[in-house]
Amino acid sequence: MPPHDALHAEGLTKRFGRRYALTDCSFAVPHGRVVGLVGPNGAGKSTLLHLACGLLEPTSGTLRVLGAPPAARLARVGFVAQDTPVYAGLSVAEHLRLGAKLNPSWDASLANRRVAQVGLDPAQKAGRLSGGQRAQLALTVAAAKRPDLLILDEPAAALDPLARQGFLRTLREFVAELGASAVLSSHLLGDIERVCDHVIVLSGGRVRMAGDVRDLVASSGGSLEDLVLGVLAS
Ligand SMILES: Nc1ncnc2c1ncn2[C@@H]1O[C@H](COP(=O)(O)OP(=O)(O)OP(=O)(O)O)[C@@H](O)[C@H]1O
Repeated sequence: MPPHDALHAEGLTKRFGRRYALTDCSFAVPHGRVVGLVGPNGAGKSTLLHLACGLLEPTSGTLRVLGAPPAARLARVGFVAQDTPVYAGLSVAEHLRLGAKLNPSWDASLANRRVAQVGLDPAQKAGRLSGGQRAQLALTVAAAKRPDLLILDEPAAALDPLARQGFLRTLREFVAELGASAVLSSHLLGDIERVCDHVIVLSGGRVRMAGDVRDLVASSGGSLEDLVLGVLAS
């Protein structure tokens, strides 16, 4: 297990023109955790995730991923964007073949096992999959890289409640099996409470709360949902 924090931010600020998406954010997430990133629309969640996978550069401050700048960690990070991008014209099996070609650390047996587990037809074109099936395919491709950090932007948004539960359970199993960390953004506090052991609450581009879910819940005496809603309302 890498000795570094999965994520470490100090004074992290990102500005788009005159609009601040993130302001002076500082937090640390130890490796091996499933981290929930929550906050209202426009809070800065996607911006933070895009900074973590090197798609954006900070305006000021620093963000380190597995102990290094994000650009140096691309091969060790698996990213599933909000719209779960897949290649519509390629079949499920072709996605796996492409993944194997592009990633030296590709785990074919993990990919095949997972495709069978979630009931994807290898011959089906990705453009014909449902939203939930596309999300499962995108997660499979990201996980088969055997990343040290999985970054998922609202991964369960397109899934029905039963599929969501299954998806979150397999995500936990994945993280344990890979010996990895995961960060996922979600509006669904119940999902976060079920699957995450660490939470970061953003609002207006600032960190309002961050820490271990069990500690936070124990010290507040209520549910995580009550706690987060209280923080966001204050
Ligand atoms: N490329 C961009 N150019 C200009 N402003 C941007 C850009 N990306 C994000 N923003 C602004 O930064 C702020 C944070 O956006 P971000 O997408 O990170 O929020 P979010 O928490 O992911 O929101 P949601 O829950 O709605 O997906 C918003 O005010 C948004 O308008």
